[in-house]
Amino acid sequence: MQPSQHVFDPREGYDAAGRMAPKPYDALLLASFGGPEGQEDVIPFLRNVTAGRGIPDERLEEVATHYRANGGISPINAQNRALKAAIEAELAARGLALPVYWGNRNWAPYIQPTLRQIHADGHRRVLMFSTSAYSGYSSCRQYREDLGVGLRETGLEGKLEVDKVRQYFDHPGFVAPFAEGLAAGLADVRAQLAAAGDPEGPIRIVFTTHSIPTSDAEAAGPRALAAELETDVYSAQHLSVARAILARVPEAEGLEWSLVFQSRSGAPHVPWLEPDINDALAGYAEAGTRGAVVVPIGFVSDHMEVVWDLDTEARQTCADLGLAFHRVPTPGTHAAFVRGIVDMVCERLAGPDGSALLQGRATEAELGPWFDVCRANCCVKVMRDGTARPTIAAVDSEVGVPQA
Ligand SMILES: CC1=C(CCC(=O)O)c2cc3nc(cc4[nH]c(cc5[nH]c(cc1n2)c(C)c5CCC(=O)O)c(CCC(=O)O)c4C)C(CCC(=O)O)=C3C
Ligand SMILES: [Fe+2]
Repeated sequence: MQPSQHVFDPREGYDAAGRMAPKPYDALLLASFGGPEGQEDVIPFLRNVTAGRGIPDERLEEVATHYRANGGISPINAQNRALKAAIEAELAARGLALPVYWGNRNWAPYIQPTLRQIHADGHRRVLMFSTSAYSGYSSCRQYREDLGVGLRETGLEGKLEVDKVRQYFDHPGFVAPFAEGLAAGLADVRAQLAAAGDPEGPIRIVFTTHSIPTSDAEAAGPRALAAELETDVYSAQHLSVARAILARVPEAEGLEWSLVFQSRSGAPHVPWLEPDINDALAGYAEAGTRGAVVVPIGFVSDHMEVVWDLDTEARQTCADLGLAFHRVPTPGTHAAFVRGIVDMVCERLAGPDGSALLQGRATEAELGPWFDVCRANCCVKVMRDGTARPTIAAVDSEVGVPQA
């Protein structure tokens, strides 16, 4: 069941387990989604996000109101500035002189000018860390493609090497903050129920992530692994994280739990992963649940999909259903997460003797540790115009064309 059992055809630069040889990287790129920073940014940002992907106008208008209600500002950029500063501090504390750059897929600072800056500053070997922990088109391949396209469009292809840190859903630095939050959340919901005169009321743990089209879920990860699992790789990774979190929290023992999906968009006739969190909450209430601890395992920071879709909408759903509600924080700049990020950088960074600064690969969920390079067609999505985009960190990096 371990992904490493799905052997890579070894080529130069990586081994049969998909691990890249350590390299003397000279810059770290924090790659993220980006978000608007004022009312006038909202629509241009949404057009960037949805370019060519057929999100209905009504959905864009609806999503715009989430940003409008917050002054047109997404929390995500401030969170990435804070994460960048925290990573810099952790690198400095370990005596590592690795400059950190920040580039987004959908808003300034964009990836392409950041790549130009990295090159102009004299760096040649970049390791990318993205704020997206799982496999899938939106979570992994789209970042790899935006880097592939970015290198091509800036003319830096062949001049700047960009590799990526493995997907890290399974890393203890990602799991630990959720476990801490779940323990606190259970105590809070128990206290809310006690205050309402229902101290023994049943509590459900609701792990939530971003819904994606079922076709994206089915294309996530290596095909050989997908064929062995009872569900798609995207869902299986989330279920493995949920189990790893539960294993850390003794207070959760015996409680009911489930994985649900949120923030669906796209045309109504296209199937996306279900159940939606709000529908699921209604079902739990009907079956006798009195309180919900919502654990947003799909997300790295408390950005708009968390503060709107959970703290506003799901909270209201619970209020309407008479359920006590608690939303667990995302990793954000939790010290364990920041240390984990720098540990994963050190797994890849060659020291003076050529070996990695950190030996071994921490993992505490089934399916981990993930690969440094992806197979051809991993998480692939065929574009509406039939074109393929160049990628980085993959067996098909150089060609950029899906192989059969
Ligand atoms: C898996 C996944 C993650 C989690 C992994 C990760 O974190 O990367 C994620 C994160 C995020 N998604 C975000 C925002 C949006 N996602 C959209 C649309 C979509 N997301 C998708 C998937 C994901 N998205 C998909 C399959 C679509 C539709 C098709 C498309 O267009 O690709 C749209 C368009 C309007 C709408 O349909 O909602 C917006 C505005 C923000 C920024 C929040 C902020 O500003 O604070 C963040 C972090
Ligand atoms: Fe999204």
